[in-house]
Order: sequence, then C-alpha cells, then structure tokens
Amino acid sequence: MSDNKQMKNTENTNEWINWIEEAIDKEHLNHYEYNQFTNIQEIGAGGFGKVYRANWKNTKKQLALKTFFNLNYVTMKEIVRELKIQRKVDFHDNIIRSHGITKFESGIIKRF
Ligand SMILES: Nc1ncnc2c1ncn2[C@@H]1O[C@H](COP(=O)(O)OP(=O)(O)OP(=O)(O)O)[C@@H](O)[C@H]1O
Repeated sequence: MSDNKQMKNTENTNEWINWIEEAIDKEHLNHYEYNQFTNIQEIGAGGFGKVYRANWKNTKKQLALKTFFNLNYVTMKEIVRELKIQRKVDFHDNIIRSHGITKFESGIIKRF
C-alpha cells in the first residue's frame, strides 16, 4: 500500500473512532466497562472477530459480545455501518438489540 493511501486510511480510521466516541458522549451509544462482564465463553466466529457469550454484572441475563480482530479502517467502517443499520431496525422484535460497546486492555472493541 502506498504511504499516501496508508495515511488516508489512518485518517479515516480516526474518523470512525471519533464517530463512536461522539455517539457515546451524546448518549446515542452506551459504554460499559469490560470488567463488568463475567462468565465469558466463546460461541462463534465471523469474518471480523470472535463472538462470546457473557453475563453482565453477575446478572443471569446472557449477552453476546462481538469482538474485532483488528481496528483498522475496514473494521471500523463495518462497526459504524452495523451500528447505523441496527439503529434503523431496532424496533423489530426479530432483530437482536445492540446494547452498547466496551473495550478491553489490548484495545479491541467489543459490541454487544
Ligand atoms: N447475538 C448472537 N447470539 C448468539 N450467537 C451469535 C450472536 N451473534 C453472533 N453469533 C454467533 O457468532 C457467529 C459469528 O457472528 P458474526 O456476526 O461475527 O459474523 P457473521 O455475521 O456470521 O459474518 P460476518 O463477520 O461476515 O458479518 C455467528 O455465526 C453465530 O454463530
């Protein structure tokens, strides 16, 4: 990849990160501390990362935590795209609800 293209992709990645941070600031998206999740078990994997089952704050309710291998331009664009689509279809009973976003030590975002 050329240096120019690399720089452009880094700029765009930051743009998506800003989009997520702004959504959290404006309370359009909930942010949860990763240490509030317990009983984390792997349940599947997709093109962008692994999916885990977890409990939140020791409640009995199970949630799916979707992780991302690499927070590059393509992944960030996909995360924002999915969040935008989910907002539009959130009202439908057959659509799994997205509760928010969390981040763990290595910087990998988890969505659930
Ligand atoms: N909310 C969920 N509840 C239970 N299992 C889930 C949930 N979300 C994902 N999974 C499991 O994790 C797997 C991967 O899901 P994920 O959404 O990451 O990828 P995908 O939609 O299958 O493919 P892609 O990554 O190309 O979008 C699914 O096939 C499913 O088995």
